Amino acid sequence: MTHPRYDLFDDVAVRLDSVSLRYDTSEDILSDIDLVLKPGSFSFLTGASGAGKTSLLKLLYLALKPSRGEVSLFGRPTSNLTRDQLSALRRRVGVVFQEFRLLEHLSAYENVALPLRVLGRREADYRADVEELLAWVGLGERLHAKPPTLSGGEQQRVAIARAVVTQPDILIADEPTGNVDPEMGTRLMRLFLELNKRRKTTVIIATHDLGLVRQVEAPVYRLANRLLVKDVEYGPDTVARRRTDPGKGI
Ligand SMILES: Nc1ncnc2c1ncn2[C@@H]1O[C@H](COP(=O)(O)OP(=O)(O)OP(=O)(O)O)[C@@H](O)[C@H]1O
Repeated sequence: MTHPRYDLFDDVAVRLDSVSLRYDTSEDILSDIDLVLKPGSFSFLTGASGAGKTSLLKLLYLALKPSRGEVSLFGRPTSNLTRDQLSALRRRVGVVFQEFRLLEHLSAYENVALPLRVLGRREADYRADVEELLAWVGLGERLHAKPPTLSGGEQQRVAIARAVVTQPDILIADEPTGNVDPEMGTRLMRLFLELNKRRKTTVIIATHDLGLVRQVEAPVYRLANRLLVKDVEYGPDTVARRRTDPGKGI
């Protein structure tokens, strides 16, 4: 795999400055959020149902604009960019959704290849890469299977391959393990970690699943009462403490 395409002046992948969000005329869903994700970092986003995890992730992948504040990707403030400039930034961000969002009439191979086709790449140039990626997620034998014939875990692995086929610099996953069993959740988490380690992809994963969070030494951001806090309870400090003091489990 090649190195990510960070610009020379990028020292942050994602930056939120005093970001607030409200839908329509309602009250703020998110209020005064500051967040910095360094290139190559791996983080979790947690919070109760309705706390605003999906909304925050949508701000990060530029599907929503903040009501106040600034979202910057790769050192670039995004509020005044043109549609073309926004599209160019979005192409550097891969997204995995809880409900997979695969096209059912296309095979696993065709689903993963789709982003490359949209970019106008020729199949002869990408076929081997797509096959290699599907083998990496453990689906080398299911290239031609259509999503309805795949299990939830298999569909999510196709979705992960599709999200990373363009080699995004940031991978955003919204409850990616919500529809799979715990064993598959652990397996998917290993794929995210491997991607983060091998390609230095910046990864942020929203999840309710604290069991999964505890498996990884990574910062945990938690949304509560419209605010974002860095959670020390489940963060790497706690993991380190647990290692030295197994009696104090969380
Ligand atoms: N398009 C929308 N229009 C109006 N309100 C919305 C919209 N999308 C989300 N909301 C509201 O914003 C709040 C946060 O929703 P969001 O989906 O971001 O939370 P979440 O933490 O991801 O929840 P869950 O874990 O249940 O998926 C909720 O009160 C929700 O009803």
